[in-house]
Amino acid sequence: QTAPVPQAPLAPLYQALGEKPGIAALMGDFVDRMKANARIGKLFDEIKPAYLKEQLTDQICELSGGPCKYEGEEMKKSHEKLGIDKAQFNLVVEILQAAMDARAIPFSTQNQLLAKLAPMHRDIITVQ
Ligand code: HEM
Repeated sequence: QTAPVPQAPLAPLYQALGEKPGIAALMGDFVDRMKANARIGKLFDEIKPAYLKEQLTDQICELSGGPCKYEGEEMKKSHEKLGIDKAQFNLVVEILQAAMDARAIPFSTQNQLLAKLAPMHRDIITVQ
């Protein structure tokens, strides 16, 4: 008789987001919504949606305490040529909120994720 192998507890935020499958579904919808948006959609014409969805899934999985490792480009490098301003950043936050609402993710969970993303604005917004 072998003893059960102890498992490290999963992070609450990662679990609340539905773990890797929930995050992948959320990021899939999020990218589709950004591409479909009249104000920012064109910016995404050059990047393969499947690649972006995969990078975002790994990034949010890792950021929320899940067992993933983000291996995409640094935020500064991947956004600096896009000339993103504060209004565009806020619009992306609103689109993410709408995607989370659509999946009935509780507000407390939404706020925890947004709080982790907020500091990234320093690397993403390059136009005042
Ligand atoms: C906290 C907010 C954001 C996060 C976490 C984020 C995350 C990412 C990630 C992980 C990538 C892929 C990097 C790679 O190529 O490996 C990416 C690319 C991209 N992001 Fe963001 N992003 C954010 C905000 C924004 C905003 C506000 C915009 C525009 C309004 C934007 C537009 C883009 C575009 C167009 C690309 C593809 C660039 C290319 O063609 O290579 N992002 N982002």
